[in-house]
Amino acid sequence: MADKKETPGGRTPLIAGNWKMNLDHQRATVVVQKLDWTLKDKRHDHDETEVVVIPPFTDLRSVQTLIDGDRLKLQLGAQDLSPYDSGAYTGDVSGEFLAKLGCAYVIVGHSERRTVHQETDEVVGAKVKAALRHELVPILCVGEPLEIRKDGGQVEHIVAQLTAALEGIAAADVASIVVAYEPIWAIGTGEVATPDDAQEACAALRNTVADLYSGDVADQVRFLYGGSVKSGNVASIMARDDVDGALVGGASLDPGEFAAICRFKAHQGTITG
Ligand SMILES: O=C[C@H](O)COP(=O)(O)O
Repeated sequence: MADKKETPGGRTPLIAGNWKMNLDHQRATVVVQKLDWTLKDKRHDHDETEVVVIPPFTDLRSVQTLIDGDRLKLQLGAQDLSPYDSGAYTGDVSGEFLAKLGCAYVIVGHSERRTVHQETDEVVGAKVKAALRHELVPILCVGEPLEIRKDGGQVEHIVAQLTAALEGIAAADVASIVVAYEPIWAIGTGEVATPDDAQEACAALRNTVADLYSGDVADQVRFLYGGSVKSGNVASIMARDDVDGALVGGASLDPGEFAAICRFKAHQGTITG
């Protein structure tokens, strides 16, 4: 099996834990400490597989203090940001503020934002640009609902979402972004996509970037799979050529389980499919 670092873009695998609206700032520090201890105990190499924790906004300061104070190698991310940089936008949080809090990543266009908060492709595109303005790496989410999957329209749907979000973004910026394929029917349902489903989607998305941008940009972009990822299924999904990581929801709330997901390479010798 090819080491992901040997891919043409030299892409480092990325495992990101999106806590969604779970764990307050007091519980956050306990979970992050346990995660760090577990990874250290397993001698996890953060240069080999990057690990990102993405807590709610109100936890960021506490987690940042822990990461900085104890020099943890975990990366910090936020779950959303404002398309605007400052001003009269009640309830919004600026990319500048997130960068100052030590965030390296920010999720943009999660399906829960698109559906619950009616975020359009236009808003998602503006948020990608806002993230890039503040040197945050956007984790841009795309994914189809069940009815589109049943009709076989999943690739067309996610390619359209990606194309819309990348409009007006320069090649140099695109190379640094992360795209997460999250089929909506697999989120929080326990119904994980097959490795073939994940590969089909990530390959189609990479081909879309290759069509839009010349050179080796498409080889540099990292594509994640998200949707009911667990320690028992991550290795077979990560084994596919165009899948560079995972965006984990529910399973990231348990530091032992999330650490086991981050250690997917340890399971790859035992997978069959
Ligand atoms: O952002 C994470 C995804 O929505 C996946 O959530 P899940 O692992 O709970 O299915």
